[in-house]
Amino acid sequence: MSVPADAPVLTADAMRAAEAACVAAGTTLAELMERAGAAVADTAWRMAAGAPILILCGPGNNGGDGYVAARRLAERGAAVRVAALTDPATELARAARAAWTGAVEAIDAVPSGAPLIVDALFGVGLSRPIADDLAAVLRRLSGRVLAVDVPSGIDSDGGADWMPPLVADVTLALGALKPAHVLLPTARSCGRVLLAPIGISADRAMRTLPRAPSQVPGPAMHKFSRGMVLVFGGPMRGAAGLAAAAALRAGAGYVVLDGSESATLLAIIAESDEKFGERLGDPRVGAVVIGPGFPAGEELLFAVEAALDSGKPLVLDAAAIDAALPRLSETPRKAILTPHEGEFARAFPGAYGSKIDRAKAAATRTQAVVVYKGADTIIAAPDGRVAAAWPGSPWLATAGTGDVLAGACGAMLARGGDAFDAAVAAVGWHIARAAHIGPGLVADDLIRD
Ligand SMILES: NC(=O)C1=CN([C@@H]2O[C@H](COP(=O)(O)OP(=O)(O)OC[C@H]3O[C@@H](n4cnc5c(N)ncnc54)[C@H](OP(=O)(O)O)[C@@H]3O)[C@@H](O)[C@H]2O)[C@H](O)CC1
Ligand SMILES: [K+]
Repeated sequence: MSVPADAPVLTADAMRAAEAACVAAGTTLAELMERAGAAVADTAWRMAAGAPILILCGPGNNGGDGYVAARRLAERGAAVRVAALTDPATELARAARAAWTGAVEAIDAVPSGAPLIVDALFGVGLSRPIADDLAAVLRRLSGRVLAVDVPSGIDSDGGADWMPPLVADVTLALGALKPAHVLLPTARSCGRVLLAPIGISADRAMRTLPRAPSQVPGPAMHKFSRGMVLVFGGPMRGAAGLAAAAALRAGAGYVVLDGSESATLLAIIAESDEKFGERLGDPRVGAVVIGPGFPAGEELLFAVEAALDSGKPLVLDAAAIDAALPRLSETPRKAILTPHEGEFARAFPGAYGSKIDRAKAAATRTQAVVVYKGADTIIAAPDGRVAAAWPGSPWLATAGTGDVLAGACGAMLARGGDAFDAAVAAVGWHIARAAHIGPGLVADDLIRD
């Protein structure tokens, strides 16, 4: 399972708006469908490698893409069969089907599948789960599957958890990725997601993570200008120690761990917490990390209140998120919240819609960047920017990796610059490091060289 880096992600409505803008700029819908069909044909040609291809066409323009692909594949000499659910319901699809000169079989008469099945049944226009009888027919088919735009049967906006009867080996996203490609549970059914640019402009869209940038310090950098991070450690020393070490490993030049007598790395300055308030006033501190290893209680509330009063850029994790919530949006500040599923549900009860919708709502409410963690981590900024981190790294599903991410967010935030960019860089660093370590990863490995 994979998605292209730094690719646009559009909802169905945004897709239609982008399509309309493209048409207004002079490209016809027929041309868009021809480009889409050509991209499907090219991908199918490569996947089939000369073996027979079965194309399943639905009633809408997703089906239209399928008819265009069938015609182009036949023109190249591929062995193509087409099966349709019903007659085309759109003018574009009717024209595409009319241009296909081969036979069109009834889908429920298709016996067993083909080496390559092109799923052009439904795309972003699916309005309800696929009917059981059709689902049963599809489940009987065997062969590798290329899904056109999305695997048929899923809600492309990622709001409903309808699952597709045909799990795709490859999904060819047309014009932009869709939320369902980067959100669970549907992302697991998309296989390798490829993007077919068809002339749709998606500049203001949500995006998938960019490739992790290299962090080579500039020649004039010194330990403080690389960023000084203050980690306020709670009673659970290990978690705060992981966060402090991660801040160093992720590029901070100077890390102070308050509230601990010792630290995981000698380069970390371990201090007792008597002077936490004083250290918050140190102008060199570029970011404060609170939450790792810090259960709810008076001491945490005191630390969070002091940190909020200081106006310093903040990374808040776990119970520190709840402690800060009442005051977060009162004054604009750079802040990154890093809740996992349970912490998000506790902090933002009643949030609804897709994970992207909920992350955006939380960012708006708190006026902070929200890193809504999971295998399908979503990063949302108060100004509407969104980054999707799917598929992340499966090795991160282990204790302590959240503490490491909080520390990495501190490092990126302490460098100065935009809080959303800092969170994106931290999540990218975290995933790249985990992918490099791989099987057997424990959180301590993420902070070892
Ligand atoms: N956006 C672009 O730039 C381009 C998109 N292309 C392709 O077009 C599809 C979207 O096409 P659209 O016609 O809007 O929708 P679909 O093809 O997904 O299908 C909608 C039709 O299916 C019917 N429907 C919906 N749900 C079901 C269901 N569960 N069972 C049966 N039928 C269903 C629906 O009718 P209803 O009125 O019953 O809802 C429609 O008839 C996009 O995904 C791309 O593949 C262009 O080709 C290229 C540019
Ligand atoms: K499809």
